[in-house]
Amino acid sequence: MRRKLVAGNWKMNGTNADLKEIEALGIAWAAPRVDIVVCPPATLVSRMAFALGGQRSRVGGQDCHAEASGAHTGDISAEMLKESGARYVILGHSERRADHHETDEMVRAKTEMAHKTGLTAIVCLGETDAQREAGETLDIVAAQLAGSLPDGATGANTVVAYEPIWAIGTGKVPSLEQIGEVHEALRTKLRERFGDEADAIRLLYGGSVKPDNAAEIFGGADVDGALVGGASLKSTDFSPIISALESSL
Ligand SMILES: O=C(CO)COP(=O)(O)O
Repeated sequence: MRRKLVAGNWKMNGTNADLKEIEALGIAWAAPRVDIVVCPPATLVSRMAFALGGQRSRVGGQDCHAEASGAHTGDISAEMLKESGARYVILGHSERRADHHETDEMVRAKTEMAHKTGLTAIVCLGETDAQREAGETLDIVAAQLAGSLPDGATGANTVVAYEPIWAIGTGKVPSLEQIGEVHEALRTKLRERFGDEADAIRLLYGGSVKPDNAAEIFGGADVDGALVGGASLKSTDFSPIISALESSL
């Protein structure tokens, strides 16, 4: 049985003062039946892990380099994240694919490094508006999945997040049928490649998940949770999303 997971992606938001949002999650943060992860900017990973004490598995980074160390100014290694207390890392987010020209091949190399380091990779993929309009969604996400995941992906080291680009930060959300169709296609591809282990890999939905639509999304077929952007920044928004996931069990 896959454990449900809700992950918050703070993107380039958050300073020390915002750690109070994590403390304010209080009871929701203690949700015993679902996994909760927050991925703050790299500058806050260590402080957030410290603030959470023994609950370190609940912090993640937003990117890591494919190499262990070296002359890569401005980059951060998987080991650095891990040492700072992170146990997860988001890889291949569409904003990095767009802003930093990350290809599937680069995402796969980063994911391999995350695995080698012992981090669970949250690998993101999703189509653009134009690709959906052109009826290419399933082909696009299948190609991204094949290209971005290295061999050896397991339920313990990999989470896949389906994030349609047109739904990110727009308030637009695909229908449950549209999410279900993509998740089903992804699950089939995972089974073809990883056999029984595929059933342990969690599939998250991401893109404009809010307190008022979370319960409906979590009721969708093969939705193991969500990757939440804007609504993960405030405890008053994130907390009801966590509760909605718990209530879906
Ligand atoms: O990109 C996202 C999470 O990684 C989704 O962002 P929003 O929830 O702000 O749409």
